Amino acid sequence: MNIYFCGSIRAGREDLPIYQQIVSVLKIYGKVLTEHVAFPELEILEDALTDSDILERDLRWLSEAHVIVAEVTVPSLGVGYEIGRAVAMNKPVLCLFRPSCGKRLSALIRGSENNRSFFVAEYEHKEDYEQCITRFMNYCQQKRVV
Ligand SMILES: O=c1[nH]c(=O)n([C@H]2C[C@H](O)[C@@H](COP(=O)(O)O)O2)cc1CO
Repeated sequence: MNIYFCGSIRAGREDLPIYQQIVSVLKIYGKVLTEHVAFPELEILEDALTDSDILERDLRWLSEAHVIVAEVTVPSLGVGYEIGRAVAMNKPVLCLFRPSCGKRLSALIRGSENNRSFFVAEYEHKEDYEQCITRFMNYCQQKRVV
């Protein structure tokens, strides 16, 4: 299974340790195409690419992905864009949100929930998102998305 993970980069890296943990959980289920999102030294790697190279590469990976998992607590234009493109490609999306951050999740993300192809899960602890990811992956396998 190809998994596209989204997390904030230019919008702020404060959740990087959580992205690292989520990616290690996702790797149990398949290949994470965007593992770089959880690399601490990411900016150095991506500096070798132009912004249009990054967009072209990421859209290629998005089209190769079977499922999308996005950590949406840090509001990021890039993550929102990726989610919108994934929906337009009819890919299943799981958004993970930490309510204790004190902000409200965008209505455009929360409002997309349909319990069929777009899921929003709230979490506080690692066990919470582990469970959500397991449920999402099992669901996608049952629906033969992958
Ligand atoms: O260098 C990059 N590499 C890259 O893959 N992205 C993609 C993956 C992330 O899920 C998302 C982050 O967007 P933003 O940088 O606007 O927070 O965009 C974004 C950037 C920088 O915008």
